[in-house]
Amino acid sequence: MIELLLRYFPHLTETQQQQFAQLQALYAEWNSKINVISRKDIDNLYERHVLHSLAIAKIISFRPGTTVMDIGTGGGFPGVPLAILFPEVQFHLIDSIGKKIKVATEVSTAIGLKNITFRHCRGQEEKTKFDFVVSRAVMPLGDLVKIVRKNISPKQGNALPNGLICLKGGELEHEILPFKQDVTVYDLSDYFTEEFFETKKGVYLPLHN
Ligand SMILES: C[S@@+](CC[C@H](N)C(=O)[O-])C[C@H]1O[C@@H](n2cnc3c(N)ncnc32)[C@H](O)[C@@H]1O
Repeated sequence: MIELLLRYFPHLTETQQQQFAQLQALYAEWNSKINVISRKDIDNLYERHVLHSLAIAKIISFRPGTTVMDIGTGGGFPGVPLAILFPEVQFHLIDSIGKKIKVATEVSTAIGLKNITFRHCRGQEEKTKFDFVVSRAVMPLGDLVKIVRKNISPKQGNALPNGLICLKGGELEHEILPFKQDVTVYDLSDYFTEEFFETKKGVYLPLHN
């Protein structure tokens, strides 16, 4: 299924291809012990979890040296696929459920990722600043903004101003209404042709303290 990733990210190095290829067996094994993705989805890992996570890379290509926090990463999405794709970017993955962050940690150690740290905590407790915060399917945008505004660094270094990038599905209109002046919504079907992405969106909101 690495072919699927190569279709959309044709410049993956040998190392990246090997790291992505190892994810199937690792997640199958860990998911049988600790449920981090729905059991029926394990066969669709590359489309529904890995490629979905990498949609963030279609929105922004993080510059080397950028720092990114993934809040509510669960088993490591979108943080683990992004850390493979951007080896010169530093990722920090947090989740309030310890056994989920254990899966993310074990998978990332097994594939030899060096640009990633983990913390078992709630977003409210994490005080470190980052250039960007990313998340998939964690909480409504308004709640997320309240928690992560404190985590956004004022020092800019990317093509987009620092802020929050979330992966979301379904009806968003209500959720983004309070941020409509600043928010950008990306249709993931503009990047990926698989049916799964028809209703999927990326939401970018620049944030400052
Ligand atoms: C639906 S899961 C999504 C997991 C992962 N992002 C994914 O897409 O597979 C939501 C995750 O957010 C975590 N979470 C919810 N509220 C949180 C908070 N305040 N701080 C940190 N993690 C939180 C939960 O523990 C859970 O693992």
